[in-house]
Amino acid sequence: MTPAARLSAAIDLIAAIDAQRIPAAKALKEWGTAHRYAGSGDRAAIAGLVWDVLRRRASSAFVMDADTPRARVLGMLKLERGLDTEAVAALCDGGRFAPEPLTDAERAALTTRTLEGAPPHVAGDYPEWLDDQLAALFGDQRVAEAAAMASRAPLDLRVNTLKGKRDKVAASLKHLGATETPWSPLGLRIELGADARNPGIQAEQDFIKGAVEVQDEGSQLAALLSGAKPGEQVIDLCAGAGGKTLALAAMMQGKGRLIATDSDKRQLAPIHERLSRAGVHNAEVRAPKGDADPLADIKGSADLVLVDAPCTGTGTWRRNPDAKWRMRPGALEIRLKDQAEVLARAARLVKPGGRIAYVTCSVLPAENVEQVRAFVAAHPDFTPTPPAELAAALWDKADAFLAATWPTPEGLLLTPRRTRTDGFFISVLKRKA
Ligand SMILES: C[S@@+](CC[C@H](N)C(=O)[O-])C[C@H]1O[C@@H](n2cnc3c(N)ncnc32)[C@H](O)[C@@H]1O
Repeated sequence: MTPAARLSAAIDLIAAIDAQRIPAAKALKEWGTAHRYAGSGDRAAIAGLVWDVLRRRASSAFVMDADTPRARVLGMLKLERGLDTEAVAALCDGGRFAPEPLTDAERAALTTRTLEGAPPHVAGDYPEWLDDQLAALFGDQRVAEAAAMASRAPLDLRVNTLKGKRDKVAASLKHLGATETPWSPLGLRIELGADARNPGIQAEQDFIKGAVEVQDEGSQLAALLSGAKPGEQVIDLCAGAGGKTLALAAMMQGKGRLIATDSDKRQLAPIHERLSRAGVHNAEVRAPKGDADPLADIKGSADLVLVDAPCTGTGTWRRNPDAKWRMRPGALEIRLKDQAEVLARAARLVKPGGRIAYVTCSVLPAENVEQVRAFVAAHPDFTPTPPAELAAALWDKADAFLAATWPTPEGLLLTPRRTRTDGFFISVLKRKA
């Protein structure tokens, strides 16, 4: 397919997503099935265009002074891809399979309009109803923070110290452009291009033999700051597919007891294969069966309970720009209730002197600082660890890391703009001995 034909396909896909109100991933899959002649390069390029439009949905429409699928695609080419008017016109030449030629109004918008005068939620590309919360947290910086949350994310990897060393894995993944991440001592980063092509990490020997896992650096840091140690009893209460379970296991060096559970046994499905590939032998996966509590035998004995809480996922918008436009206020209310419940459950599992690591991949204060404040008010035997003490886990990088984050007495907030990670909130709550 020509670049112009790919652009036409992206416009059609954006129209279909609008009209059918379906997730972008589903629309892309259906398009692929209906257009089997399109090669993998075409599909990746078209997916890249669609994801970029979703990143810049509001600002692209604003800059074109029109909110149609075509306007959003053209506006994205200007704002996200940096194309000038002539370059856009060259793609829209009206040829076979190409978009219609630019109108005078489109030409004028592409040439003269900017984001000046756009309201913050438009310039920052986020739903208007979240503006109060983002303003309360970031103030005047919310547009810059949100713009970083809308940018493309790299592919981050965590080296599994049960199977490999970072320098060795970095050397063997050099052909993919892997470099060290800024903070995590175990992180490697591969920058991705505009098309949505995965560099094929799953086919690498290091991945197959379990020396490396896909994990955003923010998620790696959340596990690291929990301070899991060899010999401890550690419970991963919201283990899901096990991303943090694997990181905790490596920190425990195979010593101690690691229990992974989740309220939804389907979420746990991939964990077994991942634990086995990573060479973890001290983890027990407890899937829920009916109404029975899979942790009924544990009361006040855990050194560490990790609550990787169900959340709105605002911190991962850069990996899933579709999600932010699909998010509704009701979803936040449900998450807040779930978070309070999981925290209360964690409190019953922790031993005196033990700790809860509360983690969300959201930047919203209601899910983070406010949730911790409410928990501590109801559980006065728990105290949040001061930010500097948390950051100390990063040794020589501790000061720079602390300065990069958004610290509060309740915990540390990481954001794409500040730490170049997904957005994460990390609080470690110590129980009185
Ligand atoms: C952020 S995801 C976990 C991601 C996972 N820890 C990882 O690092 O790959 C949150 C998980 O919490 C689970 N969950 C939701 N409500 C829960 C509850 N009340 N108790 C335990 N788990 C819950 C969800 O099923 C989901 O798998």
